[in-house]
Amino acid sequence: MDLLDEIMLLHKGGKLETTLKNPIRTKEDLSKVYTPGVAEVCQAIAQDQAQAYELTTKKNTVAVISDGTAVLGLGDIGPRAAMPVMEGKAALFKQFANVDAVPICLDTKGTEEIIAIVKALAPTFGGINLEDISSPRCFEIEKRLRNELDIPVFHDDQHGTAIVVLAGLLNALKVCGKNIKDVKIVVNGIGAAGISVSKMLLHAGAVNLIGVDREGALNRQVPYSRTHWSEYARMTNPNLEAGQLSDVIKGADVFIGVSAPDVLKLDDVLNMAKDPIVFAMANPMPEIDPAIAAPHVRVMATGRSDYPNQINNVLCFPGIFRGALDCEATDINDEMKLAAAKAISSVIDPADLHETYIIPDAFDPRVVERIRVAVAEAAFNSGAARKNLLIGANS
Ligand SMILES: NC(=O)C1=CN([C@@H]2O[C@H](COP(=O)(O)OP(=O)(O)OC[C@H]3O[C@@H](n4cnc5c(N)ncnc54)[C@H](O)[C@@H]3O)[C@@H](O)[C@H]2O)C=CC1
Ligand SMILES: CC(=O)C(=O)O
Ligand SMILES: [Mg+2]
Repeated sequence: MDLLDEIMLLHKGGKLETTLKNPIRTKEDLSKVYTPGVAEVCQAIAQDQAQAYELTTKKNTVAVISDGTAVLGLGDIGPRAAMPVMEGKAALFKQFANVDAVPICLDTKGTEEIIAIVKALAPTFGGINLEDISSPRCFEIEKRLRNELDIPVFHDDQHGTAIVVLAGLLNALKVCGKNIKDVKIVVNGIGAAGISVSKMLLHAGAVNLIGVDREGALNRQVPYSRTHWSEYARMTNPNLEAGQLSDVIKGADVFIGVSAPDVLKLDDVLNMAKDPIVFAMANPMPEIDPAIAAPHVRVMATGRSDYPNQINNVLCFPGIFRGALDCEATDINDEMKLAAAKAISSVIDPADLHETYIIPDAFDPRVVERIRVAVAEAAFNSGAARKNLLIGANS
């Protein structure tokens, strides 16, 4: 069987199923889990809504919601075609963090309709993981849902990606003996991931950061019809560099690609500063083939599992939701995101840091546990936790 056949077979009938915690074998069992017994449980929740966390799957369940408009780097392939990715995210939630996740693909691209649907679904869930919703609609959708719901709403492509990039970059810079304040960083693809990654790096001390999209480097002297680009240009490119990727990449210490396949050329890499760092993160095909770039860079990373240094939000979303669910968080705020980034980079002992080991493996069990504890603590300290995980008491 070749690899493609194997992959198709793994997806036959989907990747998930529902299992029962307790078997239903007798009439007596039936009368307890279903009517009439269940009515008592419903009444308890009706009288005290917080009991939903104790008596339903809400406590441990996240919705993975997409409209299929920015699926990996495949673009707007629609809700049915997006489903294998959302099932995959749900499988990873369960595998790595024992979070039960329900994949939901919506047949609408309407911002207001998506907001209304997610709000209506929210009572079932302890958190909402938005996935592969294209920019700029994803910004408004997430902002409104965060404001209007009392459970965490997290757009994975924005924040999960940014958290893992920051974790990986801090370690890669250590390997190269460089400081985030001094380096020139080029981010290619100023969409959901690119904007969030840039904001997080600026927050962590980056200064000379330049964003590039299809039309070239974003520059505050250019009027953009897309307001998110105008806002972005105001925060970045302090030296007002202009031109295409091949122009602004000159002398850059760091390239971060969250855009499209094969847009970074070997000549671009050769024009970067000494000891360059390249994170080519477009999925499934990166901005440059690692086989081409790796011999010429100090640190090479991709979003894929089949190369060293996998910079992928899979390192973040299971742990961040594990922590958020365990403390019954109302939000995933900036403090929790920064705590998650630091927790990921801390998994690697500085003595073990190496060009091909700047980020822990997704299978490293320390990743989820460190994120969980750090995030729950940050949630408690910033007022976003209903429970203090460390002492198990209500806040
Ligand atoms: N490794 C990881 O963990 C993650 C990787 N990604 C990858 O990043 C890419 C973008 O994802 P999103 O930000 O969610 O999508 P998005 O649709 O919100 O943004 C993509 C941006 O890239 C720009 N772009 C497309 N082709 C370009 C080119 N040739 N040159 C410069 N810019 C170009 C688009 O104009 C858009 O602004 C995808 O390939 C996705 O797989 C996204 C999230 C996580
Ligand atoms: C990894 C991921 O979420 C993406 O490529 O969209
Ligand atoms: Mg995604």
